[in-house]
Amino acid sequence: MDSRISGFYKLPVEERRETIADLADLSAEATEAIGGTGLDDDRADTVSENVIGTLEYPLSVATNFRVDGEDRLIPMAIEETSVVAAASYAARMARTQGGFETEVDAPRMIAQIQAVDVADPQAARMRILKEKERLQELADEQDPTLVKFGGGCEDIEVRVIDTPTGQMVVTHLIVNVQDAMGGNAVNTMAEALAPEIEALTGGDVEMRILSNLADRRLARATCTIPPEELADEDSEFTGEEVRDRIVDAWAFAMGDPYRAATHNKGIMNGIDAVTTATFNDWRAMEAGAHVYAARDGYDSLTSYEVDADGNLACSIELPIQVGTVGGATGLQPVAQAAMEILDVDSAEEMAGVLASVGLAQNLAALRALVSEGIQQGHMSLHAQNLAIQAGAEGDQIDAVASRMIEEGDIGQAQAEAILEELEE
Ligand SMILES: CC(C)(COP(=O)([O-])OP(=O)([O-])OC[C@H]1O[C@@H](n2cnc3c(N)ncnc32)[C@H](O)[C@@H]1OP(=O)([O-])[O-])[C@@H](O)C(=O)NCCC(=O)NCCSC(=O)C[C@@](C)(O)CC(=O)[O-]
Ligand SMILES: NC(=O)C1=CN([C@@H]2O[C@H](COP(=O)(O)OP(=O)(O)OC[C@H]3O[C@@H](n4cnc5c(N)ncnc54)[C@H](OP(=O)(O)O)[C@@H]3O)[C@@H](O)[C@H]2O)C=CC1
Repeated sequence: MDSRISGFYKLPVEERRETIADLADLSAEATEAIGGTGLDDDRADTVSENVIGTLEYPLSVATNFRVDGEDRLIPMAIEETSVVAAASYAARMARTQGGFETEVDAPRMIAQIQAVDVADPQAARMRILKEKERLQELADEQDPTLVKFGGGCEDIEVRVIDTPTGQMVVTHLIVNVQDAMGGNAVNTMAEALAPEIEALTGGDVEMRILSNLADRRLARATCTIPPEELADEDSEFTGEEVRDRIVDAWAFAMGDPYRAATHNKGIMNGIDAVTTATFNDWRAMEAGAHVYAARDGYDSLTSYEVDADGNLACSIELPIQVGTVGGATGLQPVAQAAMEILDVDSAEEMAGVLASVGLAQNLAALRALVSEGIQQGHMSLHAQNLAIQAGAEGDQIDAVASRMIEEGDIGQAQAEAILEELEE
């Protein structure tokens, strides 16, 4: 399968759908689901509460991705223009040097059991650690399926922490959750172990819940971009200048949390879009990514440097907590189709792809920001939306959008003014 589909975006929607169905060898159900309406009322009513309908997102596919030597089509669901285009652009740059290389930790989640009012916290800690093996066995008994697939509770750690209401003994279950995101699986284990922890500490167990700081489940991706890929003949800057300016952009995010928040938001544009398309829990991903970025003072999740050959060496590291089984992933037919497009064999493989998408997204945004600026690409693609919001219909949409792009003045007021003129 070749994910390099030049000009994919110029095809009509129907033709794009057929191309992807063909390339990804989609099942008849998946193809039908993508062209259909997604969740029906009955299914939606089991996914959430007080349901009154469903909300549609566009389902897009980013092209040009090669990850660990394999071409990939990336399903993305997002309401923001230019994100999918940008990911495809960066993936095109990266594939000139073989694409993205990834390295992913085993899928280990942490569940926390909080004990308060413990008389001697350090002694209680030692008592829990002495019983570690028995506690691990008890945890594993809660999820024989997970154990059967090679997962289960692999370790127990105990921390004594200082808090505004006094010291607490916090037990961490380190659980290999295999292909699951793991939220439900580890929470069940934590709840089952609570009475044991209460007995061992002599305190009160209050909270039993997973931690979204999934720092035992990190994914890393790297890529290398030759300077000539970073600027075309119309660019005001040479490739070397763009490369160096990208390194300065990264340094800005390392030195300033105001910038780092936006820099990392750009990374999550891509990761959240894939997480949403596959009906995974994007709030967990967001929480984990930002707290990981804050571990030594909030800064960038990516890094950039110039390598010995003068190329831009790009990398990312962040926790990825997604599943290919469990949670809500199997409930939404379009999300299942998205999983078929993604075509990953495990949650680990999916984590590597997500890290690559995050890196691509950041690289594309930084390239645009340090050269022509973000508005040219982003606002040109947003122009049609503005035209529609101004009331344009049919042919008027393109007419209003192209006038705004031509005149370099893209905004709601301008769209309304052009439409008024056209209607006179
Ligand atoms: C938008 C582009 C890609 C245009 O860039 P361009 O120079 O017009 O692109 P091109 O015509 O040279 O095409 C290059 C490739 O880009 C893709 N491409 C090109 N156009 C399309 C399209 N319409 N639809 C789908 N794919 C498109 C496509 O893969 C194409 O290859 P081809 O198919 O031609 O062989 C560029 O300007 C860009 O990368 N801009 C960055 C946009 C961005 O990052 N948006 C995110 C939203 S802004 C934000 O929320 C985050 C931010 C920016 O604040 C984060 C931060 O501050 O760090
Ligand atoms: N803070 C947070 O992020 C929280 C998140 N959540 C939610 O948790 C949900 C995810 O929980 P999760 O535990 O993944 O979901 P599930 O419990 O739905 O799925 C996990 C289960 O699937 C079964 N399973 C079958 N095949 C495999 C396999 N190959 N690898 C692993 N497990 C397999 C296992 O056992 P079995 O068949 O016995 O079930 C496992 O326990 C998400 O919906 C998330 O929103 C919940 C609470 C808090």
